[in-house]
Amino acid sequence: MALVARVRALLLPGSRLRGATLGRAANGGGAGARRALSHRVLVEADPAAGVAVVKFRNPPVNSLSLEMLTELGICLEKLENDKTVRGIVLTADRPGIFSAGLDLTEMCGRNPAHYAEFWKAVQELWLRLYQSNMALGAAINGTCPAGGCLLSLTCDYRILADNPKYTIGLNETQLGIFAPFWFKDTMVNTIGHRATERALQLGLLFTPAEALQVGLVDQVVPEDQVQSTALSVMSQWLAIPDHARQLTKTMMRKATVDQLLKHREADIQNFVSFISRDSIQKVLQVYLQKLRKKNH
Ligand SMILES: CC/C=C\C/C=C\C/C=C\C=C\CC(=O)SCCNC(=O)CCNC(=O)[C@H](O)C(C)(C)COP(=O)(O)OP(=O)(O)OC[C@H]1O[C@@H](n2cnc3c(N)ncnc32)[C@H](O)[C@@H]1OP(=O)(O)O
Repeated sequence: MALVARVRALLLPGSRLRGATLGRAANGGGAGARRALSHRVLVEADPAAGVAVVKFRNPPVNSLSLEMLTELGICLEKLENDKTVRGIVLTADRPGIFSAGLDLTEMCGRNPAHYAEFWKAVQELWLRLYQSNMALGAAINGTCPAGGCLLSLTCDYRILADNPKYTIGLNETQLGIFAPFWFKDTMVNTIGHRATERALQLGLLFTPAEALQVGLVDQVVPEDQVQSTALSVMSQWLAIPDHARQLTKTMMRKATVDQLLKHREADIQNFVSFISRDSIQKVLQVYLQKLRKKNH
């Protein structure tokens, strides 16, 4: 079975994500709040507020594996088709790690067809998020490197927990790889050209105070207030008539989106040929081994 079909089938019975009615939330959420589960993503929807909180739960580090990318994409697609939802907050189900970024095991020791499939899924999730008609907020309740940072940058605003361990940035060069043009463009659109150039060349991971200063996040708040702040900021975004906000968002992002749409196939081929190089495979394997050694 194709991965997308398999993941669709995994979505739990009774979930609104399968088209059925969601159960009432067992705890938390306002009156009428609904909860839906898939394996790697938990959705808590509050129709009265028009908001869904999408929680990553892909242990141990919420890495963006092919299955996680696919599942997240399907959840977002369902929410976009749900007329009761106008805004989405992305967060980690458990505080500590928002997302460790792209799953390195998807980029190591596989074949070119796998790399192409994986990169296509990364592109698709970015396109879905960056072009979303929803208001999107990131409640960043954990460390947020590379692909995790990219996810948050696709949102309309970012709230980061005030914990010096929770660094955020596109650190690809520190691994010996580099951020492709559309990662770079997404960051430029948030913090500007010069700050992006410095951040990308040095592979910087910013502390909360630094991230706030450079404009990578909009607010830094105590750890236990990240989600509530993200929800309260969401109400400001949802106070604007949807059509006006959406047209403005499209206008701001269209040129960036069009660049990837125009070069999508070439971008996949570039990724496959870069990641397949022996030297790059070696670098990634050493990086992964270092991460693993820590624990053994
Ligand atoms: C067209 C374009 C052409 C060319 C462009 C070229 C290249 C661009 C391509 C790729 C872009 C990639 C972007 C990315 O996202 S790369 C991923 C970058 N991520 C990181 O650097 C983070 C790495 N992880 C960490 O720093 C830490 O794990 C942590 C701070 C997130 C959490 O620390 P902990 O101490 O809590 O946990 P660990 O013990 O370190 O990890 C537990 C477990 O998880 C494994 N793991 C960690 N991160 C990843 C990951 N990203 N992918 C896969 N697996 C990961 C780690 O190895 C441990 O495994 P074991 O349990 O020991 O087996």
